[in-house]
Amino acid sequence: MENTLGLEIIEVVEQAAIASSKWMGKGEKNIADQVAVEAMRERMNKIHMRGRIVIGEGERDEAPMLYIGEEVGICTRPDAANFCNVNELVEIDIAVDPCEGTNLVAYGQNGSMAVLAISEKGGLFAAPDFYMKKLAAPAAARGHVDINKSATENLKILSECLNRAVEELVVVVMDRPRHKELIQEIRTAGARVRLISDGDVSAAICCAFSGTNIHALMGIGAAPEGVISAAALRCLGGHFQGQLIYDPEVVQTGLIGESREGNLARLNEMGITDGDRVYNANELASGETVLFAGCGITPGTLMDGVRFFHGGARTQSLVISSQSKTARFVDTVHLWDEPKNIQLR
Ligand SMILES: O=C(COP(=O)(O)O)[C@@H](O)[C@H](O)[C@H](O)[C@H](O)COP(=O)(O)O
Ligand SMILES: [Mn+2]
Ligand SMILES: [Mn+2]
Repeated sequence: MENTLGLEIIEVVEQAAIASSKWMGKGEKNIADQVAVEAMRERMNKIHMRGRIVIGEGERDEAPMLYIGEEVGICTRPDAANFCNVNELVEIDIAVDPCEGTNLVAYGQNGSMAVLAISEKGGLFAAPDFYMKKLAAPAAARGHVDINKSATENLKILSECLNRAVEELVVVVMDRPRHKELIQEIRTAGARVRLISDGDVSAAICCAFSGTNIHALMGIGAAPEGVISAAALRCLGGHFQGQLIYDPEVVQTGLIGESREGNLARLNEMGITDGDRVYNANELASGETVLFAGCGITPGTLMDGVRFFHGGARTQSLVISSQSKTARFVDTVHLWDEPKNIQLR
């Protein structure tokens, strides 16, 4: 599956990030999102691949582009066999979040990225537009920490696995009323909390890299982002577990329907009969080959944001592949008009 695809998807996330970053700090989250979607779609449709969006723009808002089920890539055309080779004709599933952290972009804050994950057909969990309780941690703690355990227990396990005191651990939690008790518990256990307003994909991936000073992600975020995070962590060998949250009272937002029962019924219709199941990274991104790509829109811990200069821009991306077993940090200079000056770094 990989070969040239790994290289081309860098451009997909780069184009989305560049488009979105033009709206950085303008207070227009919907436009920052929409231009990223359009740019991502346009670049994807130039690739010799036969893709299907399995995680895309929300089901609820019926966004016109990159919707779930949309076919992308040149090889989805009816006459594709005339110009696509056997490898390119293999069906692949794609999960996208063209602007992960729309608020971060709109308000000029750190941590937004254009992201996607690819696998062969059926290789990514088609997460419903629900919430997900998440636990991400470094590879050394994989299989030792457990989402069913309390935060206090997991911090103790993390401290043993990472050979550092609980006080030396930093846990990222989304700053939401639903996490009030979780935050208190982490602090009482002795660890430090980094609260983020948005962008839990970046936080999850940071757990897999030492030097980020992020040792765990705990709490509830969106389910589609959970699958994209799992794809990256699976390739990196980190720990990721996710459990769908369908009870509106738990998330304390009205965004997932009226009732717990109604949501369970909706899950059932989608073929998810056990709403409480805990999925690990290998189950959320179960394909033989998994690719992840992300490009910074605003600056973040993993990557810099898009920087414009006269006649061009510079981007930083991360492409992770289970096939080549690589995590590539790609620094790209985009040359449009005749730039007056290209900085080395
Ligand atoms: O920050 C996020 C928002 O993503 P996007 O809509 O693409 O800009 C994600 O990282 C979070 O995972 C998630 O969407 C968030 O937790 C949703 O929860 P809430 O804001 O409390 O409804
Ligand atoms: Mn998102
Ligand atoms: Mn988004």
